[in-house]
Amino acid sequence: MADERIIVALDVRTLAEAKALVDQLGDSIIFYKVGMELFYAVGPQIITYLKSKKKKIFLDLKLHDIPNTVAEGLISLMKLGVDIFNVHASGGFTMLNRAAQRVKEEAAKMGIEPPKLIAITVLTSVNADDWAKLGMQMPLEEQVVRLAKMVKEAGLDGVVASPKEAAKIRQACGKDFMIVTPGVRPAGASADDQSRIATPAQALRNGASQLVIGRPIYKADDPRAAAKKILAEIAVVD
Ligand SMILES: O=C(O)c1cc(=O)[nH]c(=O)n1[C@@H]1O[C@H](COP(=O)(O)O)[C@@H](O)[C@H]1O
Repeated sequence: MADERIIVALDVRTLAEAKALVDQLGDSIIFYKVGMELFYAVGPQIITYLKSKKKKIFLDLKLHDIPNTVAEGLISLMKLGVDIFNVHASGGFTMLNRAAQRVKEEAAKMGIEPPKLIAITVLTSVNADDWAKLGMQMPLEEQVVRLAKMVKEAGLDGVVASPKEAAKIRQACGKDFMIVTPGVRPAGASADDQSRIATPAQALRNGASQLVIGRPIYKADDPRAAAKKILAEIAVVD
């Protein structure tokens, strides 16, 4: 059984490259994230393709708009048949709450399980300097936890945060709350544009439920070997 705690980011721009990566990774990976780069280029056909391969899908389009636009946008995306999708928590409680309610309502009408709706707290690329320039008074970690609690209260299933904040979120939001962490780097790997990072094993030990990993796998000389190494690293973590 493939380990569903690893979600591979399909951050490529063509269907051909996406298919090649999925083929290369084979049965070792079941969960894929489709983000802006790929979805804006190829559209829903990537979702149809992944479903034909029996893969699970996190559609990462990070919706951020007024409540009605986000809620109705999510309904359009839900009809594609995805497992997880996301919005920005900074859109506010009213937007989050309306989104969560509409998704559940529409899923009940469609007779399906609602996809998991999660919200980005503070992007994993944001560093101390970015944070100061945004004029934020509260320490970044405290703000992430505060947003996570608001997301839970609004009725969503979980958050996207960095592995650095996962332990405090887990403590504040309980064991069933999803904590999806990008910003994951195997020891010695380049951080690229990520700021708040941890290794795969550390992220899980901190309380992450799922890890999103892109470049350390798809940019590796041998993506399958890179994925297997990460899977072996986390196999010993409950
Ligand atoms: O929502 C996301 O998935 C996301 C949120 C966040 O705070 N940071 C973040 O890196 N991501 C996504 O996670 C992936 C990380 O990719 P790598 O840095 O290549 O492992 C990218 O596709 C990002 O768009």
